[in-house]
Amino acid sequence: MGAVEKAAQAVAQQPMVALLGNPNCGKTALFNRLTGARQKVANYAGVTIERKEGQFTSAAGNSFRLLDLPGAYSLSAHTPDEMITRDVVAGLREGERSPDVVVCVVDATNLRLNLRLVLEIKRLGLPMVMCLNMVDVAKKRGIVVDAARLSQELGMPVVETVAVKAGGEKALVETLDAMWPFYHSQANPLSAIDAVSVEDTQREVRRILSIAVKDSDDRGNRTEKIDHFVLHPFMGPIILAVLMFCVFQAVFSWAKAPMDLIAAGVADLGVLVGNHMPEGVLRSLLVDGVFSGVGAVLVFLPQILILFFFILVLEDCGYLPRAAFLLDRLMGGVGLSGRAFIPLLSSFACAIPGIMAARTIQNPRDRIVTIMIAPLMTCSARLPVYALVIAAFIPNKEVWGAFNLQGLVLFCLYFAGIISAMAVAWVMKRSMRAKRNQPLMLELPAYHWPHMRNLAIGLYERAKIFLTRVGTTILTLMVLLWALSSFPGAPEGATHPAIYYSIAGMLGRALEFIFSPIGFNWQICIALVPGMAAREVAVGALGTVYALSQTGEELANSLQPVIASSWSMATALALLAWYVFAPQCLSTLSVVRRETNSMKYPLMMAGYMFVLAYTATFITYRVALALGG
Ligand SMILES: Nc1nc2c(ncn2[C@@H]2O[C@H](COP(=O)(O)OP(=O)(O)OP(=O)(O)O)[C@@H](O)[C@H]2O)c(=O)[nH]1
Ligand SMILES: [Mg+2]
Repeated sequence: MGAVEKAAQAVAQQPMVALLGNPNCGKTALFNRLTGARQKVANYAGVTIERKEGQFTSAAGNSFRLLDLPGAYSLSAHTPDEMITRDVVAGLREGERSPDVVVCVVDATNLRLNLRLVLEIKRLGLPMVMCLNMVDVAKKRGIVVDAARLSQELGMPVVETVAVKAGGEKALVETLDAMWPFYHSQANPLSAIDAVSVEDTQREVRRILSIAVKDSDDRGNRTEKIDHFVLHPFMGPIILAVLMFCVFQAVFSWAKAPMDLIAAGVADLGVLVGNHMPEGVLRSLLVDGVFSGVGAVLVFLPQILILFFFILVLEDCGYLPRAAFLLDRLMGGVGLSGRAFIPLLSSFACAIPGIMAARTIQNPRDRIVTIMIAPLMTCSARLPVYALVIAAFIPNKEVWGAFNLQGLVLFCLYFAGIISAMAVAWVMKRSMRAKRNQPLMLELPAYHWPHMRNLAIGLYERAKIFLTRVGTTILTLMVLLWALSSFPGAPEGATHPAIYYSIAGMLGRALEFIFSPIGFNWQICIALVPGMAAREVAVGALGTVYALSQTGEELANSLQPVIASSWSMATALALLAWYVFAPQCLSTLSVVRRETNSMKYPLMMAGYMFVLAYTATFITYRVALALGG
């Protein structure tokens, strides 16, 4: 047996601990604390949608496998993510036994709701520990839980934890050590759970609460006070709009300095390399391909991080489900369920997690519609394209005294995406002749200050994803594009720059045929092709294409002035309109295929988005031309 196989076998023999509980009770926070993982933690229900596995070793030297699962209100699952949880604990997953011990995590401030699941899981007959998580919050609110009494009544160890504090997991680990070694027992069949009626379970919950919990609860007094404003029918939407607006303003005004710094750094490096290398193919590859191309994308890191800083803060403090609540009427009007809000919001990062998060939607039609419109939400890969064109064409000036015009245009582009998504949803729902939606049932979590650690993890992950993309996909594509744009060289007596005669140039000129009616020149057409693998590559590609199109030494390392002087305003606006819809992200289409298990939906998606993009761009271009752009 090889060393790798031996290690794998050793892991397989470790006892398996599963974290189970209602949504938003802190399972993932606990998982991260125990295993050192960096899974997403946020203050709303339905963050975790997949089974995640990790490992940890206790102070006593015992090793465990740890499972993080999607939150569930009950084991009679209603949504695809709850089904994962149910199947894992009941040992119904192929090739996987039921866990050796179930750690049932409960939110100590909300035992009334949480205990029901504990009692349900108990009937599975597996060894169990109950984790009273968030005891820090409970204590502050004057909720006194008698853990010893609870343990007596439930017939299982009960420990207190604070998943967001270092050392807050200690009691749990000690208890698991005390239970060592584990002997595997098979879970009772799920029918054992249904044998007891919901009413009986509720009665038992009330009985236990009356014995073990003293609740001088001014429950969420602060939360109620804040919600008085935030959920106010008139003030609420205004607060939401102002918040969103400020975010986009900040994306432009705060990012300027760090962006200039990165741009200058990349430019200096390019010049340095250029000056120290002999004229030739390798120099062109580095200067025109790598520095102009990759550098053009890299400068957008600060803007992406600023945008996500705000999203993460809103996520962690508990505002997001409120926004879903405020928008439920609007979304209901077009036939979307309020549940679609979180998946759609995730799509601002990237449509892929958004499409996967649609698993939390119960109604299959609602789920499909949500998946189909998710790519219309502006993903972060589009931000570089928007930012580049805006910076080159929209003057950086104040309007109406306070607003920055560039931020305003960016806000409008995001808004255009949202509005068209709503329109498409409306059309799709009509054509499906679906019934009216069920009302939104959403738990509104208590507000709390964002945890620095969650923010740091979130930003770190974002930066890592972006930099990895720059270093792998984007770099590879840039080198490939550089090669296609450099060979074959210019013929004798050429009147255009060499790229015009290259393979990429020929391709661009062929595509120009389709795209010139909507204002795209052949350089833009070249950039659209690698943009299908990763949208932001379009920016890098323009960087390389224009670097190779330049003649002489004025070779600008910064793309922005070049496009500002060579495109018309109409072309710039047309490109922005194109990217609002941009049907061109292959990985999104392949995820849609996987999630819907059919080719029909990805094909439909590509088709409707292309038509929409072409039409919108055509109109934008023609109108802009007519107005003298
Ligand atoms: N104050 C306090 N906050 C906590 C504690 N545990 C978790 N949180 C916060 O509670 C929120 C929810 O945490 P998650 O770990 O995402 O919850 P989850 O159970 O994984 O949620 P789902 O994946 O949606 O089922 C986050 O904002 C955490 O920072 C705790 O012990 N004390
Ligand atoms: Mg989770």
